[in-house]
Amino acid sequence: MSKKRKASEAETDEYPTFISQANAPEEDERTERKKESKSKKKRDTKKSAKPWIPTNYDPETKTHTEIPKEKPDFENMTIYELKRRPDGEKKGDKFARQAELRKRKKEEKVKLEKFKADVEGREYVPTESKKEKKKAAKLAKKLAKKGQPGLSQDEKRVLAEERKEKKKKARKEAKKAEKAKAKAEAAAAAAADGEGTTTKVTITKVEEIKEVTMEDMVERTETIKEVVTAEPAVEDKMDVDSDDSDSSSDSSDSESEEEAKPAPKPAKSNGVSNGKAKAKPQESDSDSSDSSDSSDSESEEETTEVEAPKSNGSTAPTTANGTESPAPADSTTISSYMTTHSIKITDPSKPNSLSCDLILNFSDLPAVDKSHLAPFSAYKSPTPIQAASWSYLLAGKDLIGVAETGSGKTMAFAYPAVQYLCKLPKSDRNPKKSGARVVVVSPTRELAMQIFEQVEKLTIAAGLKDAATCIYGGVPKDPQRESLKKALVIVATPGRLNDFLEEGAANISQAGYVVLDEADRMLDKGFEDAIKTILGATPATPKRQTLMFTATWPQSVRQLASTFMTKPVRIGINSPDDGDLRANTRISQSVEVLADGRIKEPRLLNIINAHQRSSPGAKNDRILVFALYKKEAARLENFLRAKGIKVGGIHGDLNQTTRTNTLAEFKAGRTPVLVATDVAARGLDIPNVKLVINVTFPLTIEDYVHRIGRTGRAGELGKAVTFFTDHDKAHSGSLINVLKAANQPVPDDLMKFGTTVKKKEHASYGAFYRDTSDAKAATKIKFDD
Ligand SMILES: Nc1ncnc2c1ncn2[C@@H]1O[C@H](COP(=O)(O)OP(=O)(O)OP(=O)(O)O)[C@@H](O)[C@H]1O
Repeated sequence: MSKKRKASEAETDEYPTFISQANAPEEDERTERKKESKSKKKRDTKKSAKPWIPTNYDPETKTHTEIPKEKPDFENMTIYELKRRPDGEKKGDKFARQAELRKRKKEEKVKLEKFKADVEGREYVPTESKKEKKKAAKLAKKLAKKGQPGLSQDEKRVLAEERKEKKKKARKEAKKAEKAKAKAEAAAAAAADGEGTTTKVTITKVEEIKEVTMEDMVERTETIKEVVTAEPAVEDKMDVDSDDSDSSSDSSDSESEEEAKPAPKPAKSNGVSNGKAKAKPQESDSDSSDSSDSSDSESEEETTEVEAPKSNGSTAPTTANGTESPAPADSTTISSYMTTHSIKITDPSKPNSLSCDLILNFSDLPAVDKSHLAPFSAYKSPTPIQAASWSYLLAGKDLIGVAETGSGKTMAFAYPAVQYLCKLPKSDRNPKKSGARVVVVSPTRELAMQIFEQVEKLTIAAGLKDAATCIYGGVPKDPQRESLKKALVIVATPGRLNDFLEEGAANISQAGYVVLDEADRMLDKGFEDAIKTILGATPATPKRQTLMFTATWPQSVRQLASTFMTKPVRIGINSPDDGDLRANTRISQSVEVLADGRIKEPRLLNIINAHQRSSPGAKNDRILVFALYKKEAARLENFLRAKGIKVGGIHGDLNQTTRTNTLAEFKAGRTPVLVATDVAARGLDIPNVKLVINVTFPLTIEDYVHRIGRTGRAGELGKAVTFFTDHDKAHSGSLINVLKAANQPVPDDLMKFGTTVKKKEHASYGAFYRDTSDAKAATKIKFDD
């Protein structure tokens, strides 16, 4: 019986249940027991097992050494980077990241409060945190209950310390105020001794700010200076990788702009420039001869040009430790400023006015509240493009701003954007009701993130917390969708923004301030449709203020640009009207004509090694290497790494997290060499890029100017080396022109390719497309390995 039973039990394990139904209860029990013992075993082995630790195995010594875990470097991350939760983040890292974020936010808040106090001329008193308030209230309660004599030793000590601290602070503040007063008096006396006789314009001037960063807030003194307003003397085809159209996917108007635009009030101009210095040009030009710009709708209208004689003057930002003198004050200085910086302003809506408005000092910059100027505390004075464009933008005008790479265009459009928001009635600042009010579009994800960071500094200073969001492809949509619900400012790449518009998650129907950064790229055929859709979702011009900023403004996009704008003011800084290109003159450019493309790699290594050995500190200089194709970039990166160079790479084949992290490593200087495609050509502002190497020439000469513009930024000097081969001969003419215009040497070998300027356009990709059909078969250079 027992044997029989056993057999039937064994069957039950292997045969379907209906066979063993008679033994069901026992079988249940048995299976249950088995299961239990199995899971117990599992638990036990789990408990005893050591966690797996990644190791390196050395075959010689036959030992394993633990690979040290790489901790994210939170200290070197920006607030924006800290806010983003990386995929698969460990709990410990999350806490550390959040702690760092809290710390940074607190620091920013303190800085802002200090700055506000400084501007308002009052003593800075730190606002108590909730915890501190609670503690103080508790102490006060205790005091009230017991009375002073009943205080414990600890409480007495705390009180004494607080008193001491307060006294110390008061003494410091008094000293500071005294110093500032003395400075102001000295400056006023100097001004009275100096200039002239007539008193017409009052200019408030920010005292020199030495090496000030966001950490050290401004020591600011106002000096009233009286000046004479004398009449001035002059007064992806294949794997070509360029940008991120990301995911799937008006009209010319003669109406008077003043009537239609809900323009924020311009600064008062009572002869006294409450923030603006006026210069009268000697000559005015009712310009119908501006044929070069015939595409602009206003070309036939009477326009006013304020132009200064051409010069090679630097239009670089003047940094706190920069070499340029403080901002000019009187009208003579203004006109010489315009001359020095080759500023040309064309305002078609003011045919009878010969004056132009420049904002030469931050203290002159109209602001809803002076504390909104906090982000400028790091700078000494506005850059020429900022000085020239702010008054027009604050007055609600459409504007095309063309200024060299690295000259501060972002702040030129971002500051008026935030002021525009601040001037809206509160009821209109409700994203749930009226959607976003400001839209900034950029061609690449990294550039969008960078612009967002600048915009966020301004919105935080203006007390508009979480008002801005950054929308770009390659990352999950959900968090972005969520952020759109409370966004007043959207900084975006076109593809992802269009996706959100399609699904109704983004509302820009009342966005009255729209910026196309890198406008020529945005208007080129590759992006044209996406931009039309985006602009079509905003209010029609002239209800919409439309801005276009770039360093290169080819004729090919001007006609299209004019259809999106109403009588735009055109500001060119050292930029010729005929569309000729000007590269940043602080970059020394050299072109190496290579007979054989196969020597590009060894030559590249040579140049990098030579640079890194050129001085003790040069090892850590950032070097940016440009390739045209994604695979080429990956190949160069692997080649350099194999040769012992610390190198990273960014191109369209990499996922966004890798791209973002690699760029952060490069920015922080931990990876001094970066190989990139044209996704990094435009707009990226990376400090201390000392050398740019173009291994393969870009698709367009404009891209060349943008690529080399990653160095020599914000007043710094830079160097660019470009390899030029037979494949690039179509660009020889335009390259020669760019070199000549920047007073750079033109190698004889380059001249041999000819000086004719050829411009090819592709039906789908426009000027930013490379037609390789006439190129030799890829027998020498093979990118697809
Ligand atoms: N007034 C100023 N004084 C000094 N530096 C400034 C000033 N305004 C902006 N900058 C700095 O200049 C650098 C370049 O600015 P930004 O990136 O806006 O240049 P850009 O003209 O947009 O360049 P690109 O054409 O390459 O996009 C940034 O590091 C920015 O912080």
